[in-house]
Amino acid sequence: MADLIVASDLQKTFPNKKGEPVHAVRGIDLRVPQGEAFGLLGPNGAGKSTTMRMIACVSPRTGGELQILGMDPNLDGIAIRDRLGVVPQEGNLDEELSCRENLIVYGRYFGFSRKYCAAKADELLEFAQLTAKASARVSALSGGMKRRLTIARALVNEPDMVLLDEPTTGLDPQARHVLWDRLFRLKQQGVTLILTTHYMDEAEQLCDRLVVVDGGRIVAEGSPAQLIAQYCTREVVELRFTPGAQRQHEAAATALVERVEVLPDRLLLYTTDGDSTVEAVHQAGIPASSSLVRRSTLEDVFLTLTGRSLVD
Ligand SMILES: Nc1ncnc2c1ncn2[C@@H]1O[C@H](COP(=O)(O)OP(=O)(O)OP(=O)(O)O)[C@@H](O)[C@H]1O
Repeated sequence: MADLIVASDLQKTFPNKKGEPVHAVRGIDLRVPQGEAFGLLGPNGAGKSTTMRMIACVSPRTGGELQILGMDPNLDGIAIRDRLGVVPQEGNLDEELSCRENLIVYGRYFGFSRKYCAAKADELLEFAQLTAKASARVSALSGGMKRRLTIARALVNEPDMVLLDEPTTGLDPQARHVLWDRLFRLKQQGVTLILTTHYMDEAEQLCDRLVVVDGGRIVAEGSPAQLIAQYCTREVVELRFTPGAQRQHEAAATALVERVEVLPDRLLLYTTDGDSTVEAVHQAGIPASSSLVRRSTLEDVFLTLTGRSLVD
């Protein structure tokens, strides 16, 4: 299958206010085949949006190579953009227009006929579960509805690839699930999805494969399951303490398992068998106020790789 994105040693440097270089992206290698749901997972400031903006052909690279849909953004940005659907982090819907009008106006911008735009708008309103809101002004919609409309709008030109920059940031849990369901539907239809997120649950739900990005570099790459298997044990025991007391028990916990992470109010014990570890914790007399066993997640992968949490 053809690769829709090929990046090699991709870099982006901005000048700061004093004119000194800020290295937002420090040499990233990527290959994304057609039909994949691919994620860039990392904390704030990792360089995800900057990478996405280069892929979207709205920000030129300052180093390395980049091919999108077989073309170079520096030479063929307009042709590439015609075949992309872009869902930016900041809302850019026309608040004064209705949902349907937003879709029609966007279709007209691509040069499609009125008839095509009207039919496409109805199809996409249905996809976004907004048919009942077709005539409602955008300003009257909830955050989740606005985000679904932005995704619908990004599909007007039947793009080869849809770019989503933090699609569910700021949404409540229910709105996130509705949105995930829609994105999952797109994925099933074979649309190539590229998304950035700092939510590990989002990455696990949606991404076939992802790169973990930190400080402008890729620190790990694989499917969610591969990353967890490579960097973590199968299970984690979380022991809670009154904040500050956890440090006193780190050494005792470390004697029981192969690795322990210290968080402000918790110890995380990485283990292949959570229930036996909880038993061993009791026998060792470690006075945790509570304990729970859970499976390892991408958050644990990030913590293992960087010693920090994904979300501050
Ligand atoms: N236009 C700009 N000028 C100067 N520095 C910038 C610019 N855009 C981004 N940066 C810097 O580049 C780094 C990466 O930013 P970027 O927005 O790509 O991170 P991110 O991973 O998308 O984080 P977030 O989740 O906060 O959007 C940050 O240090 C940011 O301050």
